[in-house]
Amino acid sequence: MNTDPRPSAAPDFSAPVLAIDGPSGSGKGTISRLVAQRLGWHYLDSGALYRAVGVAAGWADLDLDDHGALVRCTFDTEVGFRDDGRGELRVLVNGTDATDELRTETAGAAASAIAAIPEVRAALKDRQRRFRQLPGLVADGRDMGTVIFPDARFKVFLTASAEERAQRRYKQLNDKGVSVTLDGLLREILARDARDAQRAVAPLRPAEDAVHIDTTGVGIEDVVERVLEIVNP
Ligand SMILES: Nc1ncnc2c1ncn2[C@@H]1O[C@H](COP(=O)(O)OP(=O)(O)OP(=O)(O)O)[C@@H](O)[C@H]1O
Ligand SMILES: Nc1ccn([C@H]2C[C@H](O)[C@@H](COP(=O)(O)O)O2)c(=O)n1
Repeated sequence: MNTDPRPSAAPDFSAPVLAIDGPSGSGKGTISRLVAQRLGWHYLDSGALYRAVGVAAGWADLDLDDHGALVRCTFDTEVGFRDDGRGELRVLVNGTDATDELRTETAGAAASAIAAIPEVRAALKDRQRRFRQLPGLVADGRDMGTVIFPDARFKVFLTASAEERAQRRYKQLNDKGVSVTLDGLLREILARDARDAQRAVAPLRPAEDAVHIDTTGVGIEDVVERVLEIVNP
């Protein structure tokens, strides 16, 4: 998987973009990584950038209400992506591998809160756009098709029922030995959906020209095939 394409380079506007947006647990990350591997394209996990700022803010003991400090933290936080060789993405925050900490629900909730600050979103815009390099980019997030890559050649909006998304997360965390309740996860997912969809700047919503795929009850490989069919009909 191509993860960090010359992060300081300017975007290559000739590179095609596949934007995959959707709510938490809809499978964006899983499907995007597999599709990027199959196409040999670069991959941007935009949520990891917001999560990295959240984690760095936690390390610095910043208050989530102190917007000025969070904006400074966004500019100061270096995020690196590495393929672990088995198709999984490792994320380095200021040089430290923070992948496991990034995937916690606490980091997700912090990211969601920080992502509502317009100056934080503005600070991360160019960083995301620089991932656009040949031969192409698969970008997953909430506003890939609407704000970051509005001219993306392909746009997909993935959904699944909140109950199924909670079940998926429950299984994922249980497999890692993390103790959680299904009810608690469902509540967290609904709260995050509401915050991401109701914020004033770049809210979670499908682009008008996005293809909607409801993945409830659809297996991963079938979703991958449906997405690949959009890119190579
Ligand atoms: N179609 C599917 N069927 C069953 N399980 C799936 C499907 N898609 C993804 N999953 C599983 O659901 C879990 C969550 O998927 P993933 O992390 O890709 O979602 P996400 O939309 O990127 O979530 P987040 O926005 O919180 O990062 C993973 O364990 C993944 O293997
Ligand atoms: N393009 C994006 C990506 C992510 N966010 C925010 C909102 C999410 O709740 C949080 C974590 O993202 P995830 O890793 O779960 O995809 O980050 C956003 O606002 N815009």
